[in-house]
Amino acid sequence: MQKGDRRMTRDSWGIVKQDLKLKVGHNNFVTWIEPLEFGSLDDGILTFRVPSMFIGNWVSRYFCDQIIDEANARGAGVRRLAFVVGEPANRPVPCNGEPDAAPADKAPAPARTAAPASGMTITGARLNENYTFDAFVVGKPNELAYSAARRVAEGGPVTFNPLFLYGGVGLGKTHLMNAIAWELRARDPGARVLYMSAEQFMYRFVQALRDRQMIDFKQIFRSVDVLMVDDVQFIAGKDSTQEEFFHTFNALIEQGKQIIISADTAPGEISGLERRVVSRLQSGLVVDLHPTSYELRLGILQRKVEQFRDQFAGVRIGEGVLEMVAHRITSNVRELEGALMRLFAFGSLIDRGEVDQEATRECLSDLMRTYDRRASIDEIQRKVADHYNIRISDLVGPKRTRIYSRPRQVAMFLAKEFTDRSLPEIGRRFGGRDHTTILHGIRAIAKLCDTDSQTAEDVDMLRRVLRDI
Ligand SMILES: Nc1ncnc2c1ncn2[C@@H]1O[C@H](COP(=O)(O)OP(=O)(O)OP(=O)(O)O)[C@@H](O)[C@H]1O
Repeated sequence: MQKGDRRMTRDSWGIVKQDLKLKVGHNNFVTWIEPLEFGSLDDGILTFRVPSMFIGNWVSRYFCDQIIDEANARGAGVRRLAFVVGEPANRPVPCNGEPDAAPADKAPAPARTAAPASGMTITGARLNENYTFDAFVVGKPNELAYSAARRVAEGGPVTFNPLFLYGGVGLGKTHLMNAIAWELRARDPGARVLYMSAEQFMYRFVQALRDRQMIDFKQIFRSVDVLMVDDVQFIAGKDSTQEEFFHTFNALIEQGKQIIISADTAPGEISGLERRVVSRLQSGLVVDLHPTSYELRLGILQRKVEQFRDQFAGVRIGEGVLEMVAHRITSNVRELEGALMRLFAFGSLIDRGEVDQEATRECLSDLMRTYDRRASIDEIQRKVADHYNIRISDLVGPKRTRIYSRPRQVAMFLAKEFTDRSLPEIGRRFGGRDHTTILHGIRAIAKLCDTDSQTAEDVDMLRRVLRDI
């Protein structure tokens, strides 16, 4: 078969098979690839006859990508694989190119398969190969979540069950979940690790109900070693899915199997979640990813620059640019990555290849403009007082109890961030306080943002409110 020749025959499959032998190793080849009998290649669907559904399921989970890649390297134009047992007329089992997505069940014993006799299989979400522990930059705001994730990824006796990770958008929950799954699979290739979003859980559940396969569904979920469900807030308000999730959850906990859950808020704050589910979710270790600090953002940018360098050879990021981006783009890591990618793309289009601060301002003007939006000190004081439910007169007044002094410091901190006012000017607007008091307040909040999740969340929320003014 020549490159560009979008056909495949029994013979050309023979050539691809030899390529695969080198890729998958002798044992895997003999057990899984050798039994595949070429059927047809139609409209990008490569169909094989397999001796049993078990082999079809197995190959579709663990070798699908490799087969597609090798076939396409020889120009076959394959989009997906299908398997039929015995005669080609049988119903094909589709493969969606998700071998990595499956429960990491590598042991061929029937008792360990996630496909019951009916042939029902459940594949999880595809893991992202970039989301590893090595690629995760650790700083104060995420160190607790990172340590807990690492501990769970070591496997062994289950200590925190479930591990519940929560945090705002784009702060690394999915990254950490994927990193745990990779690590568990590397340590124990026989472990059945099922990672999926809550949305996929619901989808599978509804499908099983519709196809009258609930027994299989239950059996599959109860036979995994580690269940990871991302964005669990999705099932809030979906009563029967919650019910099923609750039973799955209990069954696994009873068997001492590890469960890892993520959500955008703490269990108790997810509205529409049944009380008993909330209490189950709270029964293990609940850790949050705090909004990023300047240091963490800078660390992440430095790490990502190294990654982008290979992709954009010749582009240089000028002095002070990363610091500027880390200062100005504070929302989340996803946005930070997007900004950096834009700078590299920009650099690759200009002759000298160096992206300096001026070019950065130009290139990221829209992202920075949102941040540049100025709020007045009055507006800041009003929003902060509202947020903490205190009077403005108390916010700027002399009372020193914590319920007033903390909001006051938060307001000072935001006044420094959102306005061009000098410290003495801010001091005057806060009941005539000295500039050293203002500086002390600003520093106290900067520090608390790194160590106290409540303050970090308050500041983050107020920032969003003030940007929207
Ligand atoms: N500490 C970190 N170090 C390196 N990269 C990070 C870090 N935190 C987040 N990222 C990156 O930021 C991006 C967004 O992270 P991720 O998808 O894990 O966020 P999330 O919390 O799951 O968000 P969502 O709530 O939107 O699902 C990913 O590309 C991830 O690799």
